[in-house]
Amino acid sequence: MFSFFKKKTVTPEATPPVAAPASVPAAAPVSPPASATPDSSLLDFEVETAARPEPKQSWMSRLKAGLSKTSANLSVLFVGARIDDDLYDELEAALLMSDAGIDATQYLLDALKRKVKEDKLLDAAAVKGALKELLIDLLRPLEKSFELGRHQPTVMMISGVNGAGKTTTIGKLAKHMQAHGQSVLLAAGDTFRAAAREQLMVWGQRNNVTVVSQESGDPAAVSFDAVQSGKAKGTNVVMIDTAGRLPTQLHLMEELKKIKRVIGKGMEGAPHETLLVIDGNTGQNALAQVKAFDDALQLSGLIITKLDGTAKGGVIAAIARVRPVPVYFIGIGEKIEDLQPFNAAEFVEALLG
Ligand SMILES: Nc1nc2c(ncn2[C@@H]2O[C@H](COP(=O)(O)OP(=O)(O)OP(=O)(O)O)[C@@H](O)[C@H]2O)c(=O)[nH]1
Repeated sequence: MFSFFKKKTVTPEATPPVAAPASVPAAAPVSPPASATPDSSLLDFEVETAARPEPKQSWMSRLKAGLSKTSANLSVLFVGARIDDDLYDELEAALLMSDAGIDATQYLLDALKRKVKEDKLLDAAAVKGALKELLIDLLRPLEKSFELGRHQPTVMMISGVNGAGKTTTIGKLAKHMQAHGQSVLLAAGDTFRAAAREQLMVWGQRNNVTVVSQESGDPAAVSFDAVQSGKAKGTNVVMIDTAGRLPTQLHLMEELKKIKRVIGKGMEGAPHETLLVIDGNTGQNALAQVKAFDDALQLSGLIITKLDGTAKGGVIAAIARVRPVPVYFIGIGEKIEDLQPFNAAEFVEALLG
């Protein structure tokens, strides 16, 4: 069976009536204005593929193709190679070039040398196999199934720097969730960019997803109202989009903390998922983002996008060593089926297979 999400039986939430903070103005679900540009392409992926399970092989070949830039330097190393210092030097360089970082690179090299000695490995194919095992062991703790149905609604807050792929990813997830029978409500928490809001509304109308929006003002208020609306309507999932920001913009990081606190006032225990979307293309910078957003928000998971366009996919090893926040999904393209759950064995197979 195609497993994108794990489903749990709904446990009724203890939901004492919570009054909106005085500073939070009300926002209503907004229908797109008649003049909203219908040709918006931001979230214009192939919707109908959401409900169609992709054969496993097809995903593996797409994953391989997607990761080819990262795997290029790694997989060639072992072809007809002798097991000597040159091989280890080349491996070190390849791992560093993939943005695995010094810590993970050193860890993998030390562990590999030990294994080669202990297991008396003599040929390059066996050493490559040993590296695969070590890498899977390193990345496996990042695997985590995304659970739906534990809360009513499941509230997700999504953050990240500008252009990381937040809105696109939210659109893809919404379609996947609908395909799994979940009703979805979106909060357009990006109150800075009118265009972003409008595009989300147009997309929501086209795809039968309610979008809670507000023309100006407080993103915390929009988020609060979305949670209230989700509770009132019995929606399964509420996804809260936030405006892109850099971790160095301290006032905007404070704003994110406030949004999270206000979501918690709207529903006890929410947000149930505090997610960071990172652009895999940014390598070590993405690691810095994970640290900063995790410090501010205590992340529950990551979504790594754009692994298809990068030679820096090794950053996931750096994350595993330095700040092991679970990776729920990885993105290897712009189509809806290009966002899939992260699986360590599949990922390593695509890199070194
Ligand atoms: N190649 C590739 N492109 C992607 C992927 N995910 C998202 N994109 C593209 O990245 C671009 C930025 O995505 P957005 O969803 O607008 O990013 P955002 O984080 O919402 O941006 P802001 O609203 O500016 O904060 C879009 O052109 C997406 O199509 C992916 O996995 N692979």
